[in-house]
Amino acid sequence: MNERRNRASWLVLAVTGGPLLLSVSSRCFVDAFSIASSVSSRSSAHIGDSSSVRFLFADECSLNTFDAEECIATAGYVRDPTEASSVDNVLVAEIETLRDKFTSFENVDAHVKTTNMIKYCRRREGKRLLASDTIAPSVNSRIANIEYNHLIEDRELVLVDTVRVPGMDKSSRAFHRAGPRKLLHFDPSLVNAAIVTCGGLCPGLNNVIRELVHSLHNLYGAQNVWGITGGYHGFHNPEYAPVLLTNEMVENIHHEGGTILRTSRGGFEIDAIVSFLRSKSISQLYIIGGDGTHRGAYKIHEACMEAGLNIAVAGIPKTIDNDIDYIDRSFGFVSAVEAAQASIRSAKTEAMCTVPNAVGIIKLMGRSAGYLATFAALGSGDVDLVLVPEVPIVLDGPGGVLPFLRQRVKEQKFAVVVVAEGAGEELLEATNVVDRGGNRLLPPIGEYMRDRIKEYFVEHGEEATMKYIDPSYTVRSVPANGADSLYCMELAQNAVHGAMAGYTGFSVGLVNNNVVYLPIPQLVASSPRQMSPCGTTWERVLAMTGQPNTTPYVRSEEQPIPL
Ligand SMILES: Nc1ncnc2c1ncn2[C@@H]1O[C@H](COP(=O)(O)OP(=O)(O)O)[C@@H](O)[C@H]1O
Ligand SMILES: O=P(O)(O)OC[C@H]1O[C@](O)(COP(=O)(O)O)[C@@H](O)[C@@H]1O
Repeated sequence: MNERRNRASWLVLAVTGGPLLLSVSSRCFVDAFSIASSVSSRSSAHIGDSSSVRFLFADECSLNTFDAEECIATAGYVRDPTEASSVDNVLVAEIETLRDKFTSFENVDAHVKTTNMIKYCRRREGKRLLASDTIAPSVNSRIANIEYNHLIEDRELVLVDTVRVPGMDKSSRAFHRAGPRKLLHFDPSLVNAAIVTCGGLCPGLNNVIRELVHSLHNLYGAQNVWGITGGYHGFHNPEYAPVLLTNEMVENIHHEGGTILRTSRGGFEIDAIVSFLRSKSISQLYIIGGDGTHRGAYKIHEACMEAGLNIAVAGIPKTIDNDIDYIDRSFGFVSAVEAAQASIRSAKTEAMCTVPNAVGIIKLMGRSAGYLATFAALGSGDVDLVLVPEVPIVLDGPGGVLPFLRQRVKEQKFAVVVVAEGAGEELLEATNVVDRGGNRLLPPIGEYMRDRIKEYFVEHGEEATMKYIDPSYTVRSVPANGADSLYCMELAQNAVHGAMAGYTGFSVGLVNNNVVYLPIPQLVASSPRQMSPCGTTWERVLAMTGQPNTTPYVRSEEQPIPL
Protein backbone atom coordinates (compact mmCIF):
# COMPACT_ATOMS: atom_id res chain seq x y z
CA MET A 1 0.00 0.00 0.00
CA ASN A 2 0.99 3.58 -0.53
CA GLU A 3 3.52 2.55 -3.10
CA ARG A 4 3.74 5.74 -5.11
CA ARG A 5 3.76 5.55 -8.86
CA ASN A 6 5.13 8.52 -10.57
CA ARG A 7 4.35 7.99 -14.17
CA ALA A 8 2.24 11.05 -14.49
CA SER A 9 2.50 12.33 -18.00
CA TRP A 10 0.82 15.52 -19.06
CA LEU A 11 0.80 16.34 -22.71
CA VAL A 12 1.36 20.00 -23.47
CA LEU A 13 -1.44 20.94 -25.78
CA ALA A 14 -0.62 24.51 -26.66
CA VAL A 15 2.38 26.41 -25.53
CA THR A 16 3.03 29.31 -27.75
CA GLY A 17 1.13 32.48 -28.38
CA GLY A 18 0.16 35.43 -26.29
CA PRO A 19 -1.69 35.09 -23.02
CA LEU A 20 -5.33 34.28 -23.29
CA LEU A 21 -7.94 35.73 -21.02
CA LEU A 22 -10.27 33.27 -19.38
CA SER A 23 -13.40 34.35 -17.65
CA VAL A 24 -14.13 31.32 -15.53
CA SER A 25 -17.49 31.23 -13.87
CA SER A 26 -18.63 28.52 -11.50
CA ARG A 27 -21.49 27.70 -13.84
CA CYS A 28 -19.53 26.91 -16.90
CA PHE A 29 -16.49 25.08 -18.02
CA VAL A 30 -14.24 26.43 -20.67
CA ASP A 31 -13.86 24.34 -23.75
CA ALA A 32 -10.13 24.19 -23.40
CA PHE A 33 -9.50 22.72 -26.78
CA SER A 34 -11.09 25.61 -28.58
CA ILE A 35 -9.15 27.92 -26.33
CA ALA A 36 -5.95 26.06 -26.94
CA SER A 37 -6.61 26.11 -30.68
CA SER A 38 -7.23 29.78 -30.57
CA VAL A 39 -3.99 30.22 -28.66
CA SER A 40 -2.01 28.38 -31.30
CA SER A 41 -3.78 30.15 -34.13
CA ARG A 42 -2.93 33.47 -32.52
CA SER A 43 0.69 32.54 -32.60
CA SER A 44 0.52 32.19 -36.36
CA ALA A 45 -0.30 35.76 -37.32
CA HIS A 46 -3.89 35.73 -36.09
CA ILE A 47 -3.16 37.06 -32.66
CA GLY A 48 -6.12 38.97 -31.38
CA ASP A 49 -8.32 38.00 -34.35
CA SER A 50 -10.65 35.78 -32.44
CA SER A 51 -12.80 37.45 -29.87
CA SER A 52 -15.25 34.57 -29.76
CA VAL A 53 -14.57 31.87 -27.21
CA ARG A 54 -16.92 28.92 -26.90
CA PHE A 55 -18.41 28.14 -23.53
CA LEU A 56 -20.24 24.96 -22.71
CA PHE A 57 -22.84 25.24 -20.02
CA ALA A 58 -22.87 22.15 -17.85
CA ASP A 59 -26.60 22.28 -17.26
CA GLU A 60 -27.63 22.75 -20.86
CA CYS A 61 -27.12 20.53 -23.83
CA SER A 62 -26.68 23.31 -26.33
CA LEU A 63 -23.34 24.74 -27.28
CA ASN A 64 -23.28 28.40 -26.37
CA THR A 65 -21.03 30.92 -27.94
CA PHE A 66 -20.55 34.45 -26.94
CA ASP A 67 -18.87 37.42 -28.39
CA ALA A 68 -16.24 38.86 -26.05
CA GLU A 69 -16.50 42.38 -27.44
CA GLU A 70 -20.26 42.30 -27.06
CA CYS A 71 -19.90 41.15 -23.46
CA ILE A 72 -17.64 44.08 -22.78
CA ALA A 73 -19.93 46.48 -24.58
CA THR A 74 -23.25 45.34 -23.20
CA ALA A 75 -22.94 42.97 -20.29
CA GLY A 76 -20.65 44.82 -17.92
CA TYR A 77 -17.59 42.57 -18.30
CA VAL A 78 -14.07 43.98 -18.27
CA ARG A 79 -10.88 42.39 -19.48
CA ASP A 80 -8.68 41.24 -16.62
CA PRO A 81 -6.24 44.16 -16.67
CA THR A 82 -3.45 42.20 -14.99
CA GLU A 83 -3.94 39.10 -17.12
CA ALA A 84 -3.62 37.17 -13.87
CA SER A 85 -6.20 34.71 -15.13
CA SER A 86 -4.49 33.88 -18.39
CA VAL A 87 -3.62 30.33 -19.36
CA ASP A 88 -0.94 29.75 -21.97
CA ASN A 89 -0.38 26.03 -21.61
CA VAL A 90 -2.94 23.31 -21.30
CA LEU A 91 -1.34 20.08 -20.11
CA VAL A 92 -3.51 17.13 -21.04
CA ALA A 93 -3.51 13.92 -19.02
CA GLU A 94 -3.63 11.43 -21.88
CA ILE A 95 -5.42 8.15 -21.47
CA GLU A 96 -4.20 4.92 -22.97
CA THR A 97 -6.40 3.49 -25.68
CA LEU A 98 -6.72 -0.05 -26.94
CA ARG A 99 -7.16 1.41 -30.42
CA ASP A 100 -3.39 1.95 -30.55
CA LYS A 101 -2.74 -1.76 -30.17
CA PHE A 102 -5.77 -3.66 -31.37
CA THR A 103 -8.10 -3.46 -34.32
CA SER A 104 -11.30 -1.69 -33.38
CA PHE A 105 -14.80 -2.82 -34.19
CA GLU A 106 -14.76 -0.66 -37.27
CA ASN A 107 -16.31 2.77 -37.38
CA VAL A 108 -19.28 2.04 -35.26
CA ASP A 109 -21.06 5.29 -34.91
CA ALA A 110 -24.07 6.02 -32.77
CA HIS A 111 -26.40 5.04 -35.62
CA VAL A 112 -24.85 1.63 -36.20
CA LYS A 113 -24.60 1.10 -32.49
CA THR A 114 -28.37 1.34 -32.24
CA THR A 115 -28.71 -1.13 -35.07
CA ASN A 116 -26.34 -3.42 -33.31
CA MET A 117 -28.40 -3.36 -30.14
CA ILE A 118 -31.50 -4.27 -32.10
CA LYS A 119 -29.64 -7.15 -33.67
CA TYR A 120 -28.58 -8.24 -30.24
CA CYS A 121 -32.14 -8.14 -28.93
CA ARG A 122 -33.36 -10.16 -31.86
CA ARG A 123 -30.62 -12.71 -31.39
CA ARG A 124 -31.38 -12.96 -27.71
CA GLU A 125 -35.01 -13.54 -28.45
CA GLY A 126 -34.17 -16.17 -31.06
CA LYS A 127 -35.51 -14.05 -33.92
CA ARG A 128 -34.07 -13.96 -37.40
CA LEU A 129 -32.25 -10.78 -38.32
CA LEU A 130 -34.02 -8.79 -40.98
CA ALA A 131 -32.53 -6.41 -43.47
CA SER A 132 -34.94 -3.85 -42.09
CA ASP A 133 -33.34 -4.18 -38.64
CA THR A 134 -31.51 -0.97 -39.08
CA ILE A 135 -33.39 1.83 -37.43
CA ALA A 136 -36.49 0.48 -35.81
CA PRO A 137 -38.04 0.84 -32.43
CA SER A 138 -36.30 -1.27 -29.87
CA VAL A 139 -37.80 -4.74 -29.49
CA ASN A 140 -37.06 -4.68 -25.78
CA SER A 141 -38.23 -1.63 -23.93
CA ARG A 142 -35.29 -2.01 -21.56
CA ILE A 143 -32.78 -1.54 -24.36
CA ALA A 144 -32.48 2.17 -24.89
CA ASN A 145 -32.88 2.99 -28.55
CA ILE A 146 -30.75 6.01 -27.97
CA GLU A 147 -28.84 8.07 -30.42
CA TYR A 148 -26.93 10.52 -28.30
CA ASN A 149 -27.38 14.12 -29.36
CA HIS A 150 -24.27 14.97 -27.51
CA LEU A 151 -21.40 12.70 -28.43
CA ILE A 152 -18.20 13.81 -26.77
CA GLU A 153 -15.26 14.59 -29.02
CA ASP A 154 -11.92 13.09 -28.07
CA ARG A 155 -10.40 16.56 -27.68
CA GLU A 156 -13.01 17.96 -25.30
CA LEU A 157 -11.18 18.81 -22.12
CA VAL A 158 -11.91 19.96 -18.60
CA LEU A 159 -9.41 22.29 -17.00
CA VAL A 160 -8.21 21.34 -13.54
CA ASP A 161 -6.75 24.65 -12.39
CA THR A 162 -9.72 26.93 -12.80
CA VAL A 163 -8.92 29.14 -9.83
CA ARG A 164 -6.43 31.65 -11.16
CA VAL A 165 -4.25 33.43 -8.64
CA PRO A 166 -2.00 36.35 -9.60
CA GLY A 167 1.57 35.21 -10.08
CA MET A 168 0.78 31.56 -10.60
CA ASP A 169 2.12 29.56 -13.51
CA LYS A 170 0.13 30.31 -16.65
CA SER A 171 -0.60 26.63 -17.16
CA SER A 172 -3.48 24.41 -16.34
CA ARG A 173 -3.73 20.68 -16.27
CA ALA A 174 -6.67 19.19 -18.12
CA PHE A 175 -8.51 15.88 -18.28
CA HIS A 176 -10.50 14.40 -21.10
CA ARG A 177 -14.18 14.98 -20.72
CA ALA A 178 -16.12 11.77 -20.16
CA GLY A 179 -19.14 10.71 -22.15
CA PRO A 180 -20.37 8.64 -25.09
CA ARG A 181 -18.01 8.60 -28.07
CA LYS A 182 -18.92 8.40 -31.72
CA LEU A 183 -16.69 5.44 -32.42
CA LEU A 184 -16.68 2.27 -30.39
CA HIS A 185 -13.69 0.02 -30.00
CA PHE A 186 -15.70 -3.05 -29.04
CA ASP A 187 -18.63 -4.70 -30.71
CA PRO A 188 -20.99 -4.30 -27.73
CA SER A 189 -22.88 -7.49 -28.46
CA LEU A 190 -19.67 -9.47 -27.99
CA VAL A 191 -18.59 -7.78 -24.77
CA ASN A 192 -18.13 -9.92 -21.66
CA ALA A 193 -17.68 -7.54 -18.76
CA ALA A 194 -16.73 -8.12 -15.14
CA ILE A 195 -17.30 -5.94 -12.07
CA VAL A 196 -15.48 -6.17 -8.74
CA THR A 197 -15.64 -4.16 -5.50
CA CYS A 198 -12.54 -3.97 -3.24
CA GLY A 199 -11.49 -2.32 0.03
CA GLY A 200 -13.81 -0.94 2.71
CA LEU A 201 -17.52 -0.33 2.26
CA CYS A 202 -18.81 2.99 1.04
CA PRO A 203 -22.34 4.27 0.40
CA GLY A 204 -23.26 3.92 -3.27
CA LEU A 205 -21.38 0.74 -4.14
CA ASN A 206 -24.64 -0.98 -5.07
CA ASN A 207 -25.71 2.06 -7.11
CA VAL A 208 -22.52 1.86 -9.16
CA ILE A 209 -22.91 -1.89 -9.70
CA ARG A 210 -26.54 -1.44 -10.74
CA GLU A 211 -25.78 1.35 -13.16
CA LEU A 212 -22.84 -0.52 -14.68
CA VAL A 213 -25.10 -3.50 -15.29
CA HIS A 214 -27.84 -1.30 -16.71
CA SER A 215 -25.47 0.62 -18.94
CA LEU A 216 -23.81 -2.53 -20.25
CA HIS A 217 -27.08 -4.35 -20.88
CA ASN A 218 -29.44 -1.52 -21.74
CA LEU A 219 -27.32 1.15 -23.40
CA TYR A 220 -24.99 -1.18 -25.26
CA GLY A 221 -26.50 -4.69 -25.25
CA ALA A 222 -23.41 -6.40 -23.83
CA GLN A 223 -23.29 -10.19 -23.95
CA ASN A 224 -22.49 -11.06 -20.31
CA VAL A 225 -21.80 -9.10 -17.15
CA TRP A 226 -19.98 -11.06 -14.48
CA GLY A 227 -19.95 -10.05 -10.84
CA ILE A 228 -16.69 -11.02 -9.13
CA THR A 229 -17.45 -11.71 -5.49
CA GLY A 230 -15.33 -10.98 -2.41
CA GLY A 231 -12.97 -8.42 -3.96
CA TYR A 232 -9.73 -9.48 -5.67
CA HIS A 233 -10.03 -12.89 -3.94
CA GLY A 234 -13.02 -13.67 -6.16
CA PHE A 235 -10.85 -13.98 -9.27
CA HIS A 236 -9.25 -17.15 -7.97
CA ASN A 237 -10.74 -18.38 -4.69
CA PRO A 238 -13.40 -21.05 -5.40
CA GLU A 239 -15.22 -20.03 -2.23
CA TYR A 240 -16.17 -16.79 -3.93
CA ALA A 241 -17.59 -17.85 -7.28
CA PRO A 242 -18.44 -15.28 -9.94
CA VAL A 243 -22.10 -14.65 -10.73
CA LEU A 244 -23.78 -13.55 -13.95
CA LEU A 245 -25.50 -10.24 -13.29
CA THR A 246 -28.86 -9.50 -14.87
CA ASN A 247 -31.05 -6.41 -14.75
CA GLU A 248 -33.47 -8.28 -12.52
CA MET A 249 -30.76 -9.12 -9.99
CA VAL A 250 -29.76 -5.50 -9.56
CA GLU A 251 -33.22 -3.97 -9.72
CA ASN A 252 -33.51 -2.97 -6.06
CA ILE A 253 -29.97 -3.10 -4.77
CA HIS A 254 -29.46 0.68 -4.82
CA HIS A 255 -31.81 1.04 -1.87
CA GLU A 256 -29.36 -0.84 0.32
CA GLY A 257 -25.91 0.05 1.62
CA GLY A 258 -22.94 -2.28 1.15
CA THR A 259 -22.18 -4.25 -2.00
CA ILE A 260 -24.06 -7.28 -3.29
CA LEU A 261 -20.73 -8.50 -4.65
CA ARG A 262 -19.11 -8.31 -1.20
CA THR A 263 -15.62 -6.96 -0.74
CA SER A 264 -12.28 -7.65 0.95
CA ARG A 265 -8.71 -6.54 1.36
CA GLY A 266 -5.81 -8.66 0.08
CA GLY A 267 -6.13 -11.42 -2.52
CA PHE A 268 -4.34 -9.57 -5.29
CA GLU A 269 -2.71 -12.32 -7.35
CA ILE A 270 -1.95 -10.97 -10.77
CA ASP A 271 -1.40 -14.26 -12.62
CA ALA A 272 -4.60 -15.74 -11.25
CA ILE A 273 -6.53 -12.58 -12.14
CA VAL A 274 -5.23 -12.54 -15.72
CA SER A 275 -5.94 -16.20 -16.18
CA PHE A 276 -9.52 -15.65 -14.97
CA LEU A 277 -9.94 -12.84 -17.50
CA ARG A 278 -8.71 -15.13 -20.26
CA SER A 279 -10.89 -18.04 -19.19
CA LYS A 280 -14.08 -15.98 -19.29
CA SER A 281 -13.03 -13.99 -22.39
CA ILE A 282 -13.51 -10.77 -20.45
CA SER A 283 -13.05 -7.66 -22.57
CA GLN A 284 -14.02 -4.99 -20.02
CA LEU A 285 -13.13 -5.01 -16.34
CA TYR A 286 -14.71 -2.49 -13.96
CA ILE A 287 -12.89 -2.18 -10.64
CA ILE A 288 -14.52 -0.18 -7.85
CA GLY A 289 -12.18 0.77 -5.01
CA GLY A 290 -9.82 3.25 -3.42
CA ASP A 291 -6.20 4.14 -4.16
CA GLY A 292 -4.91 0.67 -3.22
CA THR A 293 -7.47 -0.96 -5.48
CA HIS A 294 -6.50 1.41 -8.30
CA ARG A 295 -2.83 0.46 -7.93
CA GLY A 296 -3.94 -3.12 -8.41
CA ALA A 297 -6.15 -2.13 -11.34
CA TYR A 298 -3.23 -0.54 -13.14
CA LYS A 299 -1.12 -3.66 -12.60
CA ILE A 300 -3.92 -5.69 -14.17
CA HIS A 301 -3.99 -3.28 -17.11
CA GLU A 302 -0.22 -3.56 -17.56
CA ALA A 303 -0.34 -7.35 -17.34
CA CYS A 304 -3.12 -7.46 -19.94
CA MET A 305 -1.10 -5.25 -22.29
CA GLU A 306 1.96 -7.43 -21.84
CA ALA A 307 -0.07 -10.53 -22.56
CA GLY A 308 -1.59 -8.92 -25.67
CA LEU A 309 -5.12 -9.06 -24.23
CA ASN A 310 -7.63 -6.62 -25.69
CA ILE A 311 -9.17 -5.75 -22.32
CA ALA A 312 -10.30 -2.34 -21.12
CA VAL A 313 -9.60 -1.80 -17.41
CA ALA A 314 -11.71 0.96 -15.83
CA GLY A 315 -11.57 2.10 -12.22
CA ILE A 316 -14.30 3.85 -10.26
CA PRO A 317 -12.87 5.64 -7.20
CA LYS A 318 -14.52 4.72 -3.90
CA THR A 319 -13.68 5.87 -0.40
CA ILE A 320 -15.46 7.60 2.46
CA ASP A 321 -12.08 9.13 3.33
CA ASN A 322 -12.39 11.28 0.16
CA ASP A 323 -8.64 10.96 -0.24
CA ILE A 324 -8.43 10.29 -3.97
CA ASP A 325 -6.66 13.21 -5.58
CA TYR A 326 -8.04 15.49 -8.29
CA ILE A 327 -11.70 14.60 -7.96
CA ASP A 328 -14.21 17.00 -6.40
CA ARG A 329 -15.35 14.21 -4.10
CA SER A 330 -15.61 10.44 -4.09
CA PHE A 331 -19.05 8.87 -4.35
CA GLY A 332 -20.59 8.04 -0.99
CA PHE A 333 -18.67 10.78 0.77
CA VAL A 334 -21.66 13.10 1.06
CA SER A 335 -23.87 10.28 2.37
CA ALA A 336 -21.20 9.42 4.93
CA VAL A 337 -20.97 13.06 5.99
CA GLU A 338 -24.73 13.11 6.41
CA ALA A 339 -24.68 9.93 8.52
CA ALA A 340 -21.81 11.30 10.61
CA GLN A 341 -23.83 14.44 11.28
CA ALA A 342 -26.58 12.30 12.80
CA SER A 343 -24.03 10.97 15.31
CA ILE A 344 -22.79 14.47 16.04
CA ARG A 345 -26.38 15.52 16.76
CA SER A 346 -26.80 12.60 19.16
CA ALA A 347 -23.55 13.42 20.91
CA LYS A 348 -24.60 17.02 21.30
CA THR A 349 -27.97 16.05 22.72
CA GLU A 350 -26.32 13.69 25.20
CA ALA A 351 -23.77 16.30 26.21
CA MET A 352 -26.27 19.15 26.50
CA CYS A 353 -28.62 17.13 28.68
CA THR A 354 -26.10 15.64 31.07
CA VAL A 355 -24.36 17.06 34.12
CA PRO A 356 -21.72 17.63 35.23
CA ASN A 357 -19.43 18.91 32.47
CA ALA A 358 -20.45 16.58 29.68
CA VAL A 359 -18.16 16.13 26.68
CA GLY A 360 -19.48 14.23 23.67
CA ILE A 361 -16.76 12.64 21.51
CA ILE A 362 -17.45 11.23 18.07
CA LYS A 363 -14.75 9.17 16.39
CA LEU A 364 -15.00 9.07 12.62
CA MET A 365 -13.05 7.19 9.97
CA GLY A 366 -10.27 8.92 8.09
CA ARG A 367 -7.02 7.05 7.96
CA SER A 368 -4.72 9.78 6.69
CA ALA A 369 -7.18 12.49 5.72
CA GLY A 370 -9.65 14.32 7.91
CA TYR A 371 -12.19 15.28 5.24
CA LEU A 372 -15.03 13.25 6.72
CA ALA A 373 -14.50 14.62 10.24
CA THR A 374 -14.08 18.16 8.93
CA PHE A 375 -17.06 18.24 6.58
CA ALA A 376 -19.34 16.54 9.09
CA ALA A 377 -18.30 19.03 11.78
CA LEU A 378 -18.65 22.04 9.50
CA GLY A 379 -22.00 20.87 8.18
CA SER A 380 -23.39 20.19 11.62
CA GLY A 381 -22.28 23.50 13.10
CA ASP A 382 -22.41 21.82 16.51
CA VAL A 383 -18.77 20.99 17.13
CA ASP A 384 -16.32 22.69 19.50
CA LEU A 385 -13.13 20.84 18.59
CA VAL A 386 -12.07 18.93 15.47
CA LEU A 387 -8.97 16.71 15.44
CA VAL A 388 -7.61 15.45 12.11
CA PRO A 389 -4.47 13.63 10.90
CA GLU A 390 -3.22 16.69 9.01
CA VAL A 391 -2.87 18.87 12.13
CA PRO A 392 -0.87 17.76 15.17
CA ILE A 393 -2.65 17.61 18.50
CA VAL A 394 -1.18 19.80 21.24
CA LEU A 395 -2.71 18.70 24.52
CA ASP A 396 -1.51 21.08 27.19
CA GLY A 397 -0.05 24.54 27.67
CA PRO A 398 -0.91 27.66 25.72
CA GLY A 399 -2.70 26.58 22.55
CA GLY A 400 -3.44 23.18 24.08
CA VAL A 401 -6.78 21.57 23.35
CA LEU A 402 -7.37 20.44 26.95
CA PRO A 403 -7.44 23.92 28.53
CA PHE A 404 -9.45 25.12 25.54
CA LEU A 405 -12.05 22.41 26.08
CA ARG A 406 -12.26 22.99 29.82
CA GLN A 407 -12.89 26.67 29.19
CA ARG A 408 -15.56 25.88 26.58
CA VAL A 409 -17.33 23.57 29.04
CA LYS A 410 -17.17 26.27 31.66
CA GLU A 411 -18.89 28.75 29.35
CA GLN A 412 -21.27 26.46 27.58
CA LYS A 413 -21.78 23.68 30.15
CA PHE A 414 -20.88 21.02 27.62
CA ALA A 415 -18.67 20.46 24.55
CA VAL A 416 -18.65 18.33 21.41
CA VAL A 417 -15.43 16.89 19.94
CA VAL A 418 -14.97 15.16 16.57
CA VAL A 419 -11.83 13.10 16.15
CA ALA A 420 -10.68 11.39 12.96
CA GLU A 421 -9.19 7.94 13.48
CA GLY A 422 -5.81 8.91 11.99
CA ALA A 423 -5.36 12.00 14.18
CA GLY A 424 -2.73 12.31 16.89
CA GLU A 425 -0.35 9.61 15.75
CA GLU A 426 2.40 11.78 17.21
CA LEU A 427 0.84 11.30 20.67
CA LEU A 428 0.48 7.56 20.55
CA GLU A 429 2.87 4.85 19.64
CA ALA A 430 2.55 4.15 15.93
CA THR A 431 2.32 0.48 15.07
CA ASN A 432 3.84 -1.35 12.15
CA VAL A 433 1.06 -3.91 12.04
CA VAL A 434 -0.78 -3.87 8.71
CA ASP A 435 -4.13 -5.24 7.55
CA ARG A 436 -4.55 -7.60 4.57
CA GLY A 437 -4.55 -4.65 2.19
CA GLY A 438 -1.21 -3.43 3.56
CA ASN A 439 -2.76 -0.52 5.50
CA ARG A 440 -1.09 0.27 8.82
CA LEU A 441 -3.32 -0.27 11.86
CA LEU A 442 -3.95 2.93 13.75
CA PRO A 443 -3.65 3.52 17.50
CA PRO A 444 -6.99 4.18 19.31
CA ILE A 445 -7.00 7.97 19.37
CA GLY A 446 -10.71 8.27 20.20
CA GLU A 447 -10.47 6.30 23.43
CA TYR A 448 -7.19 8.03 24.26
CA MET A 449 -8.76 11.48 23.97
CA ARG A 450 -11.79 10.37 26.00
CA ASP A 451 -9.57 9.20 28.86
CA ARG A 452 -7.18 12.15 28.65
CA ILE A 453 -9.98 14.75 28.80
CA LYS A 454 -11.51 13.02 31.81
CA GLU A 455 -8.12 12.93 33.58
CA TYR A 456 -7.53 16.61 32.81
CA PHE A 457 -10.74 17.63 34.53
CA VAL A 458 -9.81 15.44 37.53
CA GLU A 459 -6.36 17.07 37.64
CA HIS A 460 -8.22 20.37 38.04
CA GLY A 461 -10.47 19.03 40.80
CA GLU A 462 -13.48 18.66 38.52
CA GLU A 463 -15.51 15.83 37.14
CA ALA A 464 -16.27 15.39 33.46
CA THR A 465 -18.98 13.15 32.07
CA MET A 466 -17.74 11.54 28.87
CA LYS A 467 -20.13 10.38 26.12
CA TYR A 468 -18.12 8.45 23.57
CA ILE A 469 -19.67 7.50 20.23
CA ASP A 470 -17.87 5.49 17.54
CA PRO A 471 -20.21 5.34 14.53
CA SER A 472 -17.45 4.32 12.07
CA TYR A 473 -19.10 1.32 10.37
CA THR A 474 -22.59 2.79 10.75
CA VAL A 475 -21.50 5.79 8.72
CA ARG A 476 -20.09 3.89 5.79
CA SER A 477 -22.78 1.22 5.51
CA VAL A 478 -25.73 3.54 4.87
CA PRO A 479 -27.44 3.67 1.45
CA ALA A 480 -26.41 6.49 -0.87
CA ASN A 481 -28.39 9.70 -0.54
CA GLY A 482 -29.90 11.52 -3.52
CA ALA A 483 -26.77 13.43 -4.51
CA ASP A 484 -24.57 10.35 -4.30
CA SER A 485 -27.08 8.17 -6.18
CA LEU A 486 -26.99 10.61 -9.06
CA TYR A 487 -23.21 10.79 -8.94
CA CYS A 488 -22.89 6.99 -8.93
CA MET A 489 -25.08 6.83 -12.00
CA GLU A 490 -22.96 9.40 -13.84
CA LEU A 491 -19.73 7.61 -12.92
CA ALA A 492 -20.94 4.18 -13.96
CA GLN A 493 -22.42 5.28 -17.28
CA ASN A 494 -19.29 7.19 -18.15
CA ALA A 495 -17.02 4.31 -17.19
CA VAL A 496 -18.94 2.14 -19.66
CA HIS A 497 -18.79 4.81 -22.39
CA GLY A 498 -15.02 5.04 -21.88
CA ALA A 499 -14.41 1.30 -21.98
CA MET A 500 -16.64 0.85 -25.05
CA ALA A 501 -14.60 3.55 -26.80
CA GLY A 502 -11.42 1.60 -26.01
CA TYR A 503 -9.93 3.63 -23.19
CA THR A 504 -8.04 1.58 -20.64
CA GLY A 505 -6.05 2.07 -17.44
CA PHE A 506 -8.37 4.94 -16.61
CA SER A 507 -10.72 6.00 -13.87
CA VAL A 508 -13.71 8.35 -13.78
CA GLY A 509 -14.50 11.24 -11.49
CA LEU A 510 -15.97 14.66 -11.12
CA VAL A 511 -13.46 17.47 -11.67
CA ASN A 512 -14.77 21.00 -11.39
CA ASN A 513 -18.26 19.54 -11.64
CA ASN A 514 -17.62 17.72 -14.93
CA VAL A 515 -17.15 13.99 -15.25
CA VAL A 516 -13.71 13.25 -16.71
CA TYR A 517 -11.47 10.32 -17.51
CA LEU A 518 -8.34 10.22 -15.32
CA PRO A 519 -5.31 8.07 -16.20
CA ILE A 520 -4.73 5.78 -13.21
CA PRO A 521 -0.96 6.56 -12.91
CA GLN A 522 -1.79 10.25 -12.39
CA LEU A 523 -4.56 9.42 -9.97
CA VAL A 524 -2.50 7.20 -7.69
CA ALA A 525 0.69 9.27 -7.88
CA SER A 526 -0.74 11.81 -5.42
CA SER A 527 -3.32 9.68 -3.60
CA PRO A 528 -4.13 9.42 -0.76
CA ARG A 529 -4.36 13.18 -0.66
CA GLN A 530 -4.62 15.23 2.51
CA MET A 531 -6.38 18.41 3.42
CA SER A 532 -4.12 21.45 3.55
CA PRO A 533 -3.68 22.55 7.18
CA CYS A 534 -3.34 26.14 5.99
CA GLY A 535 -6.10 26.01 3.42
CA THR A 536 -9.54 27.53 3.45
CA THR A 537 -11.36 24.38 4.62
CA TRP A 538 -9.31 24.03 7.78
CA GLU A 539 -9.53 27.75 8.39
CA ARG A 540 -13.31 27.43 8.29
CA VAL A 541 -13.00 24.89 11.10
CA LEU A 542 -10.86 27.25 13.13
CA ALA A 543 -13.32 30.06 12.48
CA MET A 544 -16.29 27.93 13.50
CA THR A 545 -14.89 26.28 16.60
CA GLY A 546 -12.48 28.91 17.84
CA GLN A 547 -10.11 26.06 18.72
CA PRO A 548 -6.37 26.77 18.96
CA ASN A 549 -4.54 26.70 15.67
CA THR A 550 -1.87 24.04 16.13
CA THR A 551 -0.79 23.83 12.51
CA PRO A 552 3.00 24.06 12.31
CA TYR A 553 2.91 25.55 8.83
CA VAL A 554 3.31 29.25 8.23
CA ARG A 555 2.05 30.60 4.97
CA SER A 556 4.66 32.50 3.08
CA GLU A 557 3.65 35.53 1.07
CA GLU A 558 5.08 33.98 -2.08
CA GLN A 559 3.12 30.76 -1.81
CA PRO A 560 -0.19 30.53 -3.67
CA ILE A 561 -3.08 30.23 -1.23
CA PRO A 562 -3.87 26.52 -0.84
CA LEU A 563 -7.50 25.54 -1.35
N1 LIG B 1 -0.04 -1.64 -4.62
C1 LIG B 1 -1.01 -2.56 -4.77
N2 LIG B 1 -0.94 -3.44 -5.78
C2 LIG B 1 -1.90 -4.36 -5.96
N3 LIG B 1 -2.99 -4.46 -5.17
C3 LIG B 1 -3.13 -3.62 -4.15
C4 LIG B 1 -2.15 -2.62 -3.89
N4 LIG B 1 -2.54 -1.93 -2.80
C5 LIG B 1 -3.71 -2.48 -2.40
N5 LIG B 1 -4.07 -3.49 -3.21
C6 LIG B 1 -5.26 -4.33 -3.11
O1 LIG B 1 -6.41 -3.53 -3.34
C7 LIG B 1 -7.47 -3.92 -2.48
C8 LIG B 1 -7.97 -2.77 -1.67
O2 LIG B 1 -6.86 -2.08 -1.11
P1 LIG B 1 -6.97 -1.18 0.19
O3 LIG B 1 -5.78 -0.33 0.19
O4 LIG B 1 -7.20 -2.05 1.36
O5 LIG B 1 -8.30 -0.34 0.00
P2 LIG B 1 -8.61 0.87 -0.99
O6 LIG B 1 -8.53 0.40 -2.38
O7 LIG B 1 -9.99 1.25 -0.60
O8 LIG B 1 -7.58 1.93 -0.69
C9 LIG B 1 -6.94 -5.03 -1.61
O9 LIG B 1 -7.39 -6.25 -2.13
C10 LIG B 1 -5.43 -4.89 -1.72
O10 LIG B 1 -4.80 -6.11 -1.58
O1 LIG C 1 -11.98 -1.93 9.26
P1 LIG C 1 -11.80 -1.94 7.77
O2 LIG C 1 -12.96 -2.53 7.08
O3 LIG C 1 -10.53 -2.53 7.33
O4 LIG C 1 -11.81 -0.44 7.28
C1 LIG C 1 -11.28 0.62 7.99
C2 LIG C 1 -10.85 1.71 7.03
O5 LIG C 1 -11.73 1.89 5.99
C3 LIG C 1 -11.77 3.25 5.60
O6 LIG C 1 -13.10 3.66 5.63
C4 LIG C 1 -11.15 3.48 4.27
O7 LIG C 1 -11.37 2.39 3.49
P2 LIG C 1 -10.64 2.29 2.09
O8 LIG C 1 -9.16 2.32 2.29
O9 LIG C 1 -11.14 1.02 1.56
O10 LIG C 1 -11.16 3.47 1.32
C5 LIG C 1 -10.87 3.98 6.58
O11 LIG C 1 -11.37 5.21 6.93
C6 LIG C 1 -10.74 3.01 7.69
O12 LIG C 1 -9.49 3.12 8.30
